[in-house]
Amino acid sequence: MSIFKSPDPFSTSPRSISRLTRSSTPSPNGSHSDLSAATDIVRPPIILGICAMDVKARSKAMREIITRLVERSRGSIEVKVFGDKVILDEDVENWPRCDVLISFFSTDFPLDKAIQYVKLRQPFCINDLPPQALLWDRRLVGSVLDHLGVPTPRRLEVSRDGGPKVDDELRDMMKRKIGIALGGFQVTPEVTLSEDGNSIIIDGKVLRKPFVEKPVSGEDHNVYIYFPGGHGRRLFRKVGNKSSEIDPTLCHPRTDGSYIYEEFIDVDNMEDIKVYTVGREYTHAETRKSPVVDGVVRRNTEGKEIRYVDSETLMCPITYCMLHNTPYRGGKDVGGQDK
Ligand SMILES: O=P(O)(O)O[C@H]1[C@@H](OP(=O)(O)O)[C@H](OP(=O)(O)O)[C@@H](OP(=O)(O)OP(=O)(O)O)[C@H](OP(=O)(O)O)[C@H]1OP(=O)(O)O
Ligand SMILES: Nc1ncnc2c1ncn2[C@@H]1O[C@H](COP(=O)(O)OP(=O)(O)OP(=O)(O)O)[C@@H](O)[C@H]1O
Repeated sequence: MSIFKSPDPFSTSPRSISRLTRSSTPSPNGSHSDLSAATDIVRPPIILGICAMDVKARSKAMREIITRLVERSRGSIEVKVFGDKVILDEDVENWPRCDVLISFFSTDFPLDKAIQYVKLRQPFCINDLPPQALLWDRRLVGSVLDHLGVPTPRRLEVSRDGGPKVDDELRDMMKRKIGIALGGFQVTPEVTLSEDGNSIIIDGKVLRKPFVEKPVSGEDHNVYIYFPGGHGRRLFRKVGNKSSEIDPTLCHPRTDGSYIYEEFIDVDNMEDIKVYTVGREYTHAETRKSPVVDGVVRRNTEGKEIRYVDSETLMCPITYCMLHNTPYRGGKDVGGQDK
């Protein structure tokens, strides 16, 4: 576990109170000094816990955030990064205590354990943990977006697994928070391809190519795009400088699992927008080339994929509407919204 502390924890901190006291002890020359001592009562710093996998918690971006927080708090915030070993190997009873918690899921992160920790210690949570489980199932994300009135491409679902699983606590929480009833059993629909091979028919509903086929698992990045005429593009988690490849034979949708089929949104300037954080007065998002364009990942000299942040990114229409809680009515095309 690493601990970030202010370089000078006793500097003029907003959490230390200076109090003037009247001395009751005579001074060496026999007189009483009126104001003889200024005593600092230093409150203990707020402990901010970072409970995320090391690849995120110790990333360059997170280090920037933590360093600034610690410097600007001038001793009033102390940061504890839990670290992979503690998170994975220790029982939550042995995890460090904190007043405020930043915790989020990424690959291999034990979300249930982190939820147990929050129940046990009840820190102030910057981001809610239980709803992060919704991101594991694209069907649940779609339902929440529909419920909130966020526009998404038209989609059809093929559930061969009985439908998304939501645990009772999360279901109740979402009902309370936004009034949505999540989950419910889904019968496996009948799926066929039209005679010309250019449309998928799901329970009588038709979706024409080009369409996008996404595994229901949000952690499965093998997204396929089917184009009219019998070819397609397979997307995958970046491997070196590749993020997708053309498949001249990709014609028939997969039948081995559960998938979402989405209308393919064709836009001129195919860019993805990845929104990292949304607050009431602040949002941070980055754009980069969509993997659909050619599957070639452009990297900078540090080896990171090239991305852009500009004022438009910070105030894209969808982000703007979500921030201001107004329905999206703009005409700007967005070639795929990340998460
Ligand atoms: O969703 P997130 O923020 O958790 O990050 C995802 C993924 O984002 P996505 O899901 O939107 O594609 C990141 O791709 P980017 O958004 O940076 O392009 C990828 O970074 P990456 O491959 O190193 O990226 P580059 O080297 O090309 O810059 C990262 O891998 P980690 O290295 O393990 O952090 C993934 O984390 P996980 O899913 O936990 O494995
Ligand atoms: N309906 C769509 N129309 C056009 N392009 C799309 C559509 N849906 C997704 N895409 C493209 O496919 C990419 C992958 O889709 P999506 O983000 O849903 O999958 P993912 O593997 O979970 O990606 P990530 O992990 O980056 O979120 C998107 O970044 C976008 O470029």
